[in-house]
Order: sequence, then C-alpha cells, then structure tokens
Amino acid sequence: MDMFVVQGGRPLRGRVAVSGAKNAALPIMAAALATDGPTTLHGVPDLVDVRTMAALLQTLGVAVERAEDGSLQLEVVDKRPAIAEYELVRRMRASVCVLGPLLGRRGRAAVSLPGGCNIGHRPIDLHLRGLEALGADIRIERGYVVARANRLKGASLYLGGACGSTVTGTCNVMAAAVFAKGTTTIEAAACEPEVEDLGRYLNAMGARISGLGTPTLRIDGVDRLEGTTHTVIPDRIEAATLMIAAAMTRGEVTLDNVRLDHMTAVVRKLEEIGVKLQPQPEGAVHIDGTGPLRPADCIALPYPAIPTDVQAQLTALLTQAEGISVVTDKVFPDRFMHVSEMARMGARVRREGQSAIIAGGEPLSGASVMASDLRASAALVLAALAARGESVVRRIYHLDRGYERFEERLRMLGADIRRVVDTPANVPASLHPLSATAPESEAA
Ligand SMILES: CC(=O)N[C@H]1[C@@H](OP(=O)(O)OP(=O)(O)OC[C@H]2O[C@@H](n3ccc(=O)[nH]c3=O)[C@H](O)[C@@H]2O)O[C@H](CO)[C@@H](O)[C@@H]1O
Ligand SMILES: C=C(OP(=O)(O)O)C(=O)O
Repeated sequence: MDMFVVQGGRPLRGRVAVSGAKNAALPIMAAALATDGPTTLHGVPDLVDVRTMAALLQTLGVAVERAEDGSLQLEVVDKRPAIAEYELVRRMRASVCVLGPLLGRRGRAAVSLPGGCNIGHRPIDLHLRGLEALGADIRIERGYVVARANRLKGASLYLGGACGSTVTGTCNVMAAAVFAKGTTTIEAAACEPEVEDLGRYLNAMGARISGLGTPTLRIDGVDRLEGTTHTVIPDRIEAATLMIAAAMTRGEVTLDNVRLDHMTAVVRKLEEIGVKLQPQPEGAVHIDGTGPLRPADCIALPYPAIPTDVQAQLTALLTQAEGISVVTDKVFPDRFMHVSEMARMGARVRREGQSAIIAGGEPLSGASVMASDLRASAALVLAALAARGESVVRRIYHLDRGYERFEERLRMLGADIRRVVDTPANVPASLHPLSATAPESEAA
C-alpha cells in the first residue's frame, strides 16, 4: 500500500490543467453499452475508477482501448454477457450505471449491489423504482439486482428522495428510457453537470432527451443508437480541490480547463472566504490565495449548490480562517470521517450531527493521518500541504480512485509531496513524538 509523505508550508505557484470529470466519464463509458457503433471519448482521466469501469465493460463484451492521442475507444463486440460481477462492482459506486444501458439494450441485467466511498447510507431504491416504472421486472437475488424487460415502456416517474434527487439513479433511468417505447417524463431528475453531459452524449448517439440540466427530463424512445465522439466536461470537483489547495497554502495558481459556470456556488463561497478568482481567456482561471481568510458557513446540497464532494476540502480550508465556521452536509450527513483526522493535525474542529464546527485560525502541524474515502483523502493532503512540518497520509488508494497523478501535479506547483510504500521505515523521523525535529521541539 502507498502513502504520501508531505512537507508542508510551501505556497503553491504555477499552472496546471484540470482533468476531465470522473463522475461524467464513468456513466458515459457505461452508456457505450447502449450502441453497437464505436464510441470515442476525449478527456477521460487516467485513474483507478476509469480502469475499473474499463475492466467491468470488458466483462460485458465491450472492447476498450486507450488510443495514442489519449482518447478512449469503446465498442461492443459481444452483446450476450449481462452479468456485472461483485468483484468489480464492489470497488466503486459508478459501476451501477451499467444497469440502465444493459437493461435498455439487452433486455436483461444482473448487477451486483454497488460499493463506493464509505460516506453513509447509499441505497439504490430510487434507481430500481425508476426502472420498474418503465416496466422492468426487478428482483434482488444473492446480492445482485436481477432485471428483465422485453421492451421498456415510457412512463411518468419521480426520482426525488429524502436528500434530493439521485445522480447515478438519474443516469441509469435516463440511459434505459432512451429505448423505452413512447415518452418518458422524469420529475426530480438530478441537474448535476455530469448527468447533463451523459445526456448530451446519448443525444449525440441519436437519443431524444430534452430538459437536460433541469429537474424535468422528457425522453422520446428510439430503437437504436449510433456510435459517436464526445468530449467529457472538466472535473469541477478537481478544480475546486486545486483552488482550495492554492488558498490553503497561501499560493497563486492558474488552472486550465475549468468550467466556472459549473461551480458558481463554490466560487462565490471561496470569494466570501477571501480567495480571489480571476477568469482568464480559454477556460483558465487565476487563483490568488495570498489574502486573509475569513470564516464562512457552507451547506452541501444537490446542484447548483456546493457539492458534497467538496465539503471535506472546504472544511480543511476553514480550519485556516480565523473565527467560527459551520460546514453542513445535507446530501451525505455522515460524511465527516476527515474531521477526527484533521483534529490530529491540531485543527479545532468537531462534528455535530450533519455539521462540522470549526474554530479556525490555528496553524496545523504535521501528523500521521489516515484517508477514509476519496474526498477526505484530498482534504487531508490539502491540510498536510498547509501544515508546519512533515505529514504522512495513509490509505491513498482512496485518492487514486478519483485524481489523476495528483501528487505529480501538486509537485509541478511546487509542493513537497512524495509517494512511498507504507512501511515504518518510510515514516519521517520528525513524526516520532520525541524526535528532535518534531514540530513542538522546533518551536521550543
Ligand atoms: C459516481 C458518482 O457520480 N458519484 C457521485 C454521486 O453518487 P450517487 O449517485 O451514489 O449519489 P446520489 O445522488 O444517488 O445520492 C444522493 C442522496 O440520495 C440518497 N439516495 C440515492 C439513491 C437512491 O436510490 N436512494 C437514496 O436515498 C443517498 O443516500 C444520498 O443521500 O452523487 C453524489 C452526490 O452528488 C456524489 O457525492 C458522488 O461523488
Ligand atoms: C463519492 C465519490 O465517488 P463514489 O460515488 O464513486 O463513491 C466521489 O467522487 O467523491
């Protein structure tokens, strides 16, 4: 297992490009199951979840190849397999996105109940209810969703749940409904840009979906979809993570390939906190994090509000803003595993219900911390970059699921971060409590 060793306290400076969005690329890759024609995808990041999706699609009869120009080529070569095995599906949530396209195109699917980040209760009842409304027969057998339908039928359905709509659920139902006979209307559809991007890809293949990006989708069913070429949108979560990294280290960074219009709530919140963002030509943005940071209250809600996937990073940032901040997560109210790890670095933060209460302004000090999920890992790396002294961030396999060459790109910005094997010998001597170079001794 790998870990990061980080020497904190260096302001990030320079320019890097944001990758294509993981959470758009994965359902789009899955939807390549819905056509017999070839799909070419540009902007698919090279990260563990994408490799897992490629491996899963291969078991489902799709040839997947990374071309020399970096594009991903997908083509169905065998339409018979319809079983998405536990071994691959358990590794990430987005695997469940094969269910809708398989059912719509092949009329049957057996998909293991999905895994994904351990960030709270993650049922798929809304996905299943939506597919049932289209006429699918659905059973849970030995941990698998077993779905069958001769021909799906258009219907009016409602995808709202207790915490808003469902992102992957909307992807699943939309990708199945493109083949349903007649018209489907989805109310309370997720409006996230990643869902819209999937819809654009399906429409480019010949689907007839309108209302993308709004809570009401209308889908007129078609008999077949053609192959197409599509460019995945930039990753708004990675962009936000890098913006916060610049601010936490009091640095100045320019990011390329940013869709600021996909991240208005995050941008406004960062400005309220004191980070200066200046749009530049051709999708670039300059981030100036050298000014004073102010406390703020943040609430993670479905799009267009602050995304839950940026909640942990904002929590890290606000530990550096003098005063009291409250960060609330209404999408995944239990997504606070990073809080106790940040406290190990000296952050004055505690969890209260669905919120983290932060008494910010204390400098963080290097420590050994453990990542619990994807965005918590990113937040801990950001905290380590800002801390005095060295830190070790363990279990970074979580981070590798969703960030492409994260430490290399941080190094391009001047960060001192190394990937090493997690062995006692690789833990810096300064992290031993009695070490002469431990931060407290330095201060003394
Ligand atoms: C691969 C991917 O795109 N993952 C994202 C997707 O996850 P995912 O699609 O799993 O998240 P959902 O939008 O489905 O979940 C939102 C809320 O709805 C609840 N719910 C969901 C489905 C369901 O059938 N029943 C139900 O009650 C969930 O428990 C949660 O409280 O959206 C989340 C919310 O923006 C992000 O954090 C994830 O990064
Ligand atoms: C939670 C995430 O991913 P997943 O839904 O795959 O667990 C994420 O991307 O932050």
